Amino acid sequence: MKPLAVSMGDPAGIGLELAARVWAERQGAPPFFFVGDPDALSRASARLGLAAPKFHVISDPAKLGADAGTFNVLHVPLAMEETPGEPDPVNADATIGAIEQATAAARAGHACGVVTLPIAKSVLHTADFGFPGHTEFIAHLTKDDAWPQARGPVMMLAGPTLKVALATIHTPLAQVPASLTRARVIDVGRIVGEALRRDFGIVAPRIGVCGLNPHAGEDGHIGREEIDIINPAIASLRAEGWAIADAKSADALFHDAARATYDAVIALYHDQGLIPIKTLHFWDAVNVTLGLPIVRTSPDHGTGFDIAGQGKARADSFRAALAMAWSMAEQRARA
Ligand SMILES: NC(=O)c1ccc[n+]([C@@H]2O[C@H](COP(=O)([O-])OP(=O)(O)OC[C@H]3O[C@@H](n4cnc5c(N)ncnc54)[C@H](O)[C@@H]3O)[C@@H](O)[C@H]2O)c1
Ligand SMILES: N[C@H](C(=O)O)[C@H](O)COP(=O)(O)O
Repeated sequence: MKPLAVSMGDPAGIGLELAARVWAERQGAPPFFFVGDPDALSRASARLGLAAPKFHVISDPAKLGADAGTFNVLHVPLAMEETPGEPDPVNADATIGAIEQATAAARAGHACGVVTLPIAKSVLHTADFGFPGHTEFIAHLTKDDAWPQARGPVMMLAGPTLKVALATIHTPLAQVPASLTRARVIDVGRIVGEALRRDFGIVAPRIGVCGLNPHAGEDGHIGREEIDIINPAIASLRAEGWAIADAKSADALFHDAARATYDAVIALYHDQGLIPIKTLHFWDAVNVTLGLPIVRTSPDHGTGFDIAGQGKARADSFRAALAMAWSMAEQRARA
């Protein structure tokens, strides 16, 4: 298989040092190349006290070098030298360009998938980045590519004992109930079920769903979304053959015994799903985009500006993101 493409992320965050560290300690990691600025990567290596990597810098992903001791870099230069912990919108175009070029490399078959290092959305918004995050941006970049299954994007965070998918992603809390239509819940259920089969090799996936209201609405006494929208959508999914249970109280769906009843659970809004997974698996969960024609994963954490450049950032989640993207690409190659 071709290597993975790793996009640089915000150069003021911890992404550069994660790439530098994992390259230096790459034994056991899947092959990957970097999409970004090689000088920034050298500076990150130096800050960690690591030897400067030997680079093969290219502007065409078809020209990746084959020497395992050389770090391939698809060149996306920064506009200005980074200052760890101090993001600057002047580098936003390079941050966005790295995501575009990594995605283009995967679409063209030069990479088996994309692993994105973290971006700060607020910084990119100042540069007119019109997307809530990578998830929607990469879906946009791949929207014209053939995809025979239900098309995402759906955000999933996947850890060793929990996979949680989101029915709404970066939606302001006040807008969540109106965003939860039957059609949306049905789409998300299909995308999650197909991804569990295709990308995770689970032949007969079992899916759980969180209620929106306390106690999943208590039979309509404290909210009717479960009765009017969520459970009818779930019934439609069951009629299609999916093993998906009616919405249950979200507060009781994440303990050990509850997690044993499903392969993935659909949470209805960002923090409902991300609080439990980041509590259980902050160090080793992976953010994965479901329903895309290309494989895309990311560490579960953000830019870590408060610790950037200090050598404190743990690389476990980035390593897990590389491993998961590689495994998904293998699954797709076998299909
Ligand atoms: N995949 C992504 O691109 C992604 C994911 C989440 C958040 N973000 C962005 O990151 C920015 C900061 O978000 P935040 O502060 O909520 O979350 P964060 O994950 O950056 O930081 C939360 C806390 O965890 C610590 N931390 C994060 N990663 C770590 C690591 N690898 N090792 C050790 N400690 C680590 C940080 O130092 C901080 O104290 C936001 O702009 C957000 O949009 C991006
Ligand atoms: N919601 C994610 C999280 O909190 O971990 C994160 O913001 C990443 O979003 P994108 O992968 O869409 O950039």
